[in-house]
Amino acid sequence: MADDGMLVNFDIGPDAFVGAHSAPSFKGGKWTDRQKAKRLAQYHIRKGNTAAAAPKKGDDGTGEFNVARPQSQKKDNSNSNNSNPNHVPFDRSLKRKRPSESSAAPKPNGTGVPPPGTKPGEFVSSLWTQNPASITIESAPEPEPEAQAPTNAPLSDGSTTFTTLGLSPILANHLTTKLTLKAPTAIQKSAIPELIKTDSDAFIQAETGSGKTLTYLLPIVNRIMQLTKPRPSSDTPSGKKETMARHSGLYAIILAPTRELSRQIETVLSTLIHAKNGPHWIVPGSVIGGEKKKSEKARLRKGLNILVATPGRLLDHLENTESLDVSRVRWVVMDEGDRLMELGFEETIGSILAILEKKSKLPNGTPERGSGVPSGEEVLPKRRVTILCSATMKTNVQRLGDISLKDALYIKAEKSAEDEEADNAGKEAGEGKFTAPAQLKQSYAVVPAKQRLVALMAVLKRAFIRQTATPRVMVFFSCSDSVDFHFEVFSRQLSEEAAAAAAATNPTTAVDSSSDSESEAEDTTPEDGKTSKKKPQDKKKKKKPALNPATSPAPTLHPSCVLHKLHGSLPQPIRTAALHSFTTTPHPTILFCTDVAARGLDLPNIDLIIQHDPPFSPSDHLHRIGRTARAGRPGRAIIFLLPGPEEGYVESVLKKGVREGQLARANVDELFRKGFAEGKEKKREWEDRASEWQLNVERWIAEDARMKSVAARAWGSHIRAYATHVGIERAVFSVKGLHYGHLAKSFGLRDKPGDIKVPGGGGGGDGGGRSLAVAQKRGVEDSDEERDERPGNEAMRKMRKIAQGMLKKKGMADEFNIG
Ligand SMILES: Nc1ncnc2c1ncn2[C@@H]1O[C@H](COP(=O)(O)OP(=O)(O)OP(=O)(O)O)[C@@H](O)[C@H]1O
Repeated sequence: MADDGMLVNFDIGPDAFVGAHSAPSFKGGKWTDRQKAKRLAQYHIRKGNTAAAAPKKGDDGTGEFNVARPQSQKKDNSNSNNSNPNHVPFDRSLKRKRPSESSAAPKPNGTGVPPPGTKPGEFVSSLWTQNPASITIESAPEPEPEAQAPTNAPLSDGSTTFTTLGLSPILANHLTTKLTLKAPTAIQKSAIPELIKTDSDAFIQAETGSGKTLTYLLPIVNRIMQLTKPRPSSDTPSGKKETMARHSGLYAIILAPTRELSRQIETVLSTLIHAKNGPHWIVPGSVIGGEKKKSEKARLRKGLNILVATPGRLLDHLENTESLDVSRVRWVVMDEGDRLMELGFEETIGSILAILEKKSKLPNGTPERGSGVPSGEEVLPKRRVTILCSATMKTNVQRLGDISLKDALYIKAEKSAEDEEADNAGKEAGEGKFTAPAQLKQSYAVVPAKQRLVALMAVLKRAFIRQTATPRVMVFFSCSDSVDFHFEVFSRQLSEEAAAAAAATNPTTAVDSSSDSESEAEDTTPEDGKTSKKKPQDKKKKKKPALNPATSPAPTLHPSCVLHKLHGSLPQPIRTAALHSFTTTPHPTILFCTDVAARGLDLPNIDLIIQHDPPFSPSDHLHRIGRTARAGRPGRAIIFLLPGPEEGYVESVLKKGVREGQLARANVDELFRKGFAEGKEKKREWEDRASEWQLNVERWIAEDARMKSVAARAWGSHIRAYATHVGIERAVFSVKGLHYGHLAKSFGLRDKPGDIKVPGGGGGGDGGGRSLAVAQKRGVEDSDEERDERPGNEAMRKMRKIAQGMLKKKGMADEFNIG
């Protein structure tokens, strides 16, 4: 892999080229490269060509020695008055210059022009040169994607109401008045009447953001709330007449793949139950891990009527908690079916269903007295109904359907002919039918590896310029280390902006931006997954020379932007707090996250989704972008692709399942111009501004050992995560095609941190550990504790411990830390 001027850090000792017939000694870098360089030097010494023995830029094709060797110095060497023809006087110019030693600005990458803002002696790879060209033709700037009629919005025909679907007036009234939902969505129209009327299993498939949660919850609540008759004493364990209450029975279990989604479902459920004159006696609850099992057991003992659970935790309680009585369960719902399967819950779900079957007291026909089914429950399904929900119809969902559904109804939203066509196109994407909501405007940008960080800054900045209300942006990364890195970079950016703004408003009492403790700026507190404002009493103003806003990083995001992060390696309380803050803050806000936030989360009013790293499957893509454009609202999504094979993703996935005009290629020049230009600039001054911003980040990282390790770790994890693209996608996302040096720049590193062991990849990959990588990748939703909680995960737990130990010994990241 060419290195394009990215230094490999050969430390050429002062006596490297001194002494006849002795090969120079090389330190650092790869052993093979050192040997190669040594052999070459020996060859030249044998030939008496000592000048050539001295490594210089581009020597031996590795390009590792990026030593700017001014002509004048070469001349001096040749004019040396030392009579020994083999003597090469030590010349420090041969050594990689230190900033203090150099007087002339460097000439990066043969362009002759150092990036603007480069300090004398700084060796910096330019953002704008040596980038691979796009392999697809960039046509004239494409128009922005067209606005299309929403496909997941509430129906506007006027004839369909919640009451006409068969829901009770109490619920219907609550939905329209309290929850301000004007009308049902298309999937609600199709599914709710069926689920109220029949006792059939059902597979519900509908676009992201189309209201699937209410689609299955409303019929369940509607039917349970009809159980209003007090139970006669003959039917109660106590032998006394009882009104319906939490201990009357567990009627429904809802399974969801993540804790966040489970909590969300429980919240929606609570809002329904608390309808005016509603079924307040119904008690919902959850068992999702992340808290002591003891408290969950206590809750189960008290009694719940509807239980939301993650599969592993539920199975655990089914096997170990005696007070959990599932004999009357009428509904089992599996939300986000495809994700449940991707996370390897097939076996767990199979065991859950088997236990439910075994413990069920439901007769196969009409409930009769003495059968264990209390009278008055005739309004409930006569058999256990299983409902499977998914936005996609992948093979694994079909498999889950096979093991869990019997004679199921396949329910989907009625669609126009055009939308049906788009759905069928989605099928070709190799993952079963899927389409994104039509009103979601999608674009892709072909961004070279070196420019990825500045491109993110440009897109974020633009997002805040365009919006009038409170913009909410989600940025998806492939791994948690990358989330952590970008969170640090942009937190610092916001701190600096706030400090510069403070300085501008009150230049005499400028705030020291270098000291977190004394800053009144937005302060990064990664512990709670978000930036936070210091309280006024924390303020300690220092008299400092005024900061000059002009010298602060040129682009600004937004003065009051709040940054959040979310990934599976964060403790649960932090995950919950970050999500809560992200969804409730009145300020413009950004969430840096992994795929842990991709599924099912209903985060209100997301304006823009940025896929900084490509998704790991077409359905991941669909779910990520599906966090915006929900329930008929508008939304935009952009994905960054590297020039080269990655551009193949446009045809193979992005163009599938989109309507005409819904996807456009973003003009990268325009993207940078809009992000970095100030006013109307005739020259490409925005390039200089972008370079300066990048340099500012690079310098900070170079000078801060902690940040350097955060960046290096993120770089390594990013590459390892990239290597987990599977099957058909590997042609498009081949780790062998990655330029590690260029990627290092996008993590603010001037040199690639070293070799990296990447399964199946270049750069010294040993081919080992792929299965672990894939397993860990596929466990993105869960933290380690969650994964370990799953029964049957002993093998995985052991494997992870062994791998962690090995990696620790090698001084590598303790795992790919994806999630
Ligand atoms: N009839 C309706 N009218 C307006 N908004 C609705 C309606 N039904 C549901 N919603 C809202 O739509 C949003 C998305 O709902 P929900 O989370 O159930 O979607 P989903 O189909 O499950 O999406 P995903 O596949 O991404 O999980 C929620 O904010 C919900 O309150």
